[in-house]
Amino acid sequence: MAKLGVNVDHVATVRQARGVAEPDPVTAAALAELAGADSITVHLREDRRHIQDRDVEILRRTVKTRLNLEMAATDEMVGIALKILPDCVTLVPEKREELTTEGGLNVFLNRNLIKRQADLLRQGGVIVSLFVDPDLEQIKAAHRVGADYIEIHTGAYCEARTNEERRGELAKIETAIRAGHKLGLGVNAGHGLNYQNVGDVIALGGIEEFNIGHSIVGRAVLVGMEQAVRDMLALLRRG
Ligand SMILES: CC(=O)[C@@H](O)[C@H](O)COP(=O)(O)O
Ligand SMILES: NCC(=O)COP(=O)(O)O
Repeated sequence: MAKLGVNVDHVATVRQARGVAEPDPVTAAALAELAGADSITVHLREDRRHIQDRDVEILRRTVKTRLNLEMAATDEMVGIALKILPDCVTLVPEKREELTTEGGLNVFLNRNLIKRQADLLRQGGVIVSLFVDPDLEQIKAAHRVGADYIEIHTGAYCEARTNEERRGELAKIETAIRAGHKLGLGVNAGHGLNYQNVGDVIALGGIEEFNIGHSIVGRAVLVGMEQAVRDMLALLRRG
């Protein structure tokens, strides 16, 4: 059965909207774990628009499952990760003006930089995952720079407007899963997944862990964090 990593970024988004102390993503992470989450993900953005350094520091001490830190491949972020030592770092592309992560890392083009950062993280005992589009050139490059995992960006599938487009994106994800396994990489997936669209990706098989945030936090606002996580876990288990 695929595992569920719960991304609590958007609990912090609500907090930052008022610049106050609540709701606390640390509490949300604890509730997600109580409901059965297999890991907790946070994205420490360079602009600190939601998750703050303080959140990551406390989560490192409180998360009982695994902490996955999403971050840009910069010297500042690698320095923070080597101080905090999350279980896993997922390197992601970042643009200041984007609403959310648009597209995967260009590992092929930035292979020297990414290899240097990945080597430093791995020497520090941190598992390294690269957030990539379902694109064979990028997956091969991820293998060449020594990544342990890829996380397949499912955004294009989630945003597909027609059934034909959706089927095409799903086929790309399936090919990417098989290519990752062939190269000996662990394969995770995430971005834009919700209670309606996750089933078809689960059905492909071969995904070790799904990282899901916005839709779970959105549902949690209405039904509570534990219920929202349990609802998503039920879909994964039905798989
Ligand atoms: C990398 C990714 O797909 C997301 O998990 C990421 O966290 C998106 O950033 P926002 O949480 O800021 O939308
Ligand atoms: N890496 C994907 C992630 O952590 C969650 O993305 P989303 O569900 O918030 O779109």
